[in-house]
Amino acid sequence: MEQEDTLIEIAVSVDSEAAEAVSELFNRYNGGSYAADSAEGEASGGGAVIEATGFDDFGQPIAGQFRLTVKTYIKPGRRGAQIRRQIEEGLWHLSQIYPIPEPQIRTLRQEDWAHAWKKFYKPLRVGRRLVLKPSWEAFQPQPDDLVIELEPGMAFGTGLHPTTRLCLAALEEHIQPGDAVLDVGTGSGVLAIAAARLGARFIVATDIDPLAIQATRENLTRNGLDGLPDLEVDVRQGSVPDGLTGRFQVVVANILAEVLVGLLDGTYGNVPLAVPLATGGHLILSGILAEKDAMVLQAAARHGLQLVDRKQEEDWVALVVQKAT
Ligand SMILES: C[S@@+](CC[C@H](N)C(=O)[O-])C[C@H]1O[C@@H](n2cnc3c(N)ncnc32)[C@H](O)[C@@H]1O
Repeated sequence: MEQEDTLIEIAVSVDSEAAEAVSELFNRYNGGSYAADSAEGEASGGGAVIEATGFDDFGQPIAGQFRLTVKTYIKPGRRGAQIRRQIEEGLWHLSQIYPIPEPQIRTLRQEDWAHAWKKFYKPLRVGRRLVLKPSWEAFQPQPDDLVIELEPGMAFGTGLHPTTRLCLAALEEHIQPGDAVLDVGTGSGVLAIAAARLGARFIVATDIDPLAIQATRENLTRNGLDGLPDLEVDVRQGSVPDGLTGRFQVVVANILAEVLVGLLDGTYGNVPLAVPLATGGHLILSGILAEKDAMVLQAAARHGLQLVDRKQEEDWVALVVQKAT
């Protein structure tokens, strides 16, 4: 019988495509928030955590060594046992479609869990000037470096995932000093902080997950971005914000292809994603598996957005589209 202060970790090492399917499974059965206790006082939630390992000193994946491990953490108890069962069955079904090995299951003390993934996370250079620095690591920046200090907590956005790195590279290319930037699905706030470092002066960061909002607020403070006279950052729970038509020179959304299509068409909220984008502005769409980019591009075209760049890392694609002038 597991103790109350323990968590069950389920970990599966897979390729990028299977990682998306396994993450969806973990989020479906073990999504939500640890704060949202059930009637019996048992928390569920946590969703999926993706760890990537096997990078060289320049942050490039090393052939044969690069691996993705998708993990989820379950509280023991009656509800936890049910979640574990659903996940094990779901993994069995997925293993009929994708090459998925036997899941590694172990019991962790909660304290260990909070720190378990940290050993893989080192300072990481992305693009020309951006450096992602875990808050617990020492790092000596070069004069031109733009350092983003992060403690992602439960939120997505360490920079370990290609989809985040593709967005960071695109932000570096498209943000001009003084721009207004909208970050939909901010996770840890990594892209919003990058936008501030690159010179954006009005930033709105949204996420449907309250844990992401909390992590983003903490990371903004950690990076000294609170209360600056020449910077306004607005962190809101939600999706595409209302009342900001044509306000942003750059909009970024790193979510899955299916969600991006829903956001573009306005079926996942009241405001279609192109509405807050300024005329001539750039929309960066990431989190797209290569075989799904046509679907996202078609949705973008329906809203007057034209492709200006396509970036790819492994199986993941980011599209940069522009609102016609
Ligand atoms: C893949 S993470 C991206 C995090 C971070 N922006 C990055 O690039 O690393 C996607 C985030 O989008 C959020 N999300 C999912 N659907 C959303 C929606 N419809 N509107 C806003 N945020 C959403 C999730 O909660 C999650 O934090």
